[in-house]
Amino acid sequence: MSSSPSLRIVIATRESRLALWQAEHVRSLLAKLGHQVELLGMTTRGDQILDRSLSKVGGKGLFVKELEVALEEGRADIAVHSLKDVPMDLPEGFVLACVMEREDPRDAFVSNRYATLAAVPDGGVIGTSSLRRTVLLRALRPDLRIEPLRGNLDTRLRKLDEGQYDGIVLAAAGLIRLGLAERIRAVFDPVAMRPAAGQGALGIEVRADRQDLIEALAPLAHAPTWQAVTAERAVSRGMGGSCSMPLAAFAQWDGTALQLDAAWGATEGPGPLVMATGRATVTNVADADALGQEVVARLRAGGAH
Ligand SMILES: NCc1[nH]cc(CCC(=O)O)c1CC(=O)O
Repeated sequence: MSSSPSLRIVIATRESRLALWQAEHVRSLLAKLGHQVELLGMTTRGDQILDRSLSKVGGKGLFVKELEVALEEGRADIAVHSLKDVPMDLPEGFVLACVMEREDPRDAFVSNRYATLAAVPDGGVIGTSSLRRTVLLRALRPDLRIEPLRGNLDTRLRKLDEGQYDGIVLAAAGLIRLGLAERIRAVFDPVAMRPAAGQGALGIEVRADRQDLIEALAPLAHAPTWQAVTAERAVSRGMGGSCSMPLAAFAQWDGTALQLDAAWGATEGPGPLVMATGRATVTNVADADALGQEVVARLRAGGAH
């Protein structure tokens, strides 16, 4: 049981099935700690324009802005985010109170026709709208056609089932959380198909002046995940990462050592794909951040900009 007093906590959440699952997950953990928790569902700009490529309409911040306004105005107390969708620098007055234990961080191959990406024949059609996935898939299989695929998880699966694609690539974490793990035909090796920074992890955002909430959320934090995603996010920050830059960063533990594998691709057209790796003993978030910066230097030395 928590040593902090019992609080009444309102969680601001997007209303996609995945966002609601994540908010409900946090609600149930906080309820077990003795808090009284409610959800406040909201539609964000990002949700309203899900049919267009996010990289063309303003990027990650679109999913978090409305939630921050609700925190600012006191209509809600905390916001639960897929860390992957959270900008590197939060607006003045907001902090990440905690990062929770991560779900499977890998990308998944989903198909009604083939068991793996390798089994898709020459000229096959793969759906994804992520620039990172597009660039990495092209490197793995230059013969395939990569076609746009937008929408929330259910929409993307429906488009696959309508037969327009031989396979699609999604985050394993989202499928697992929604009870759709059986749709996964194969998970990618995360060093070949490097995930996005923060993929699979949840972060909880609060107003910086809410020390009461920061203390209440401390038991939900998972230090190994927090350090790993700090290294990954240092790569995004160092490269000035946005949705319009194909960028991957994936950190995994090997005992007390953290290995960080990153990839950068040119935004405009077929360009070079730069890969870089670093490894260091990490015991705190400052060590993790330093590892991320070292990998940024290696990406730049390899031609990333
Ligand atoms: N970009 C949308 C998004 N944000 C978080 C997830 C999945 C869950 C996660 O990574 O935590 C997804 C779907 C996907 O990339 O397939």
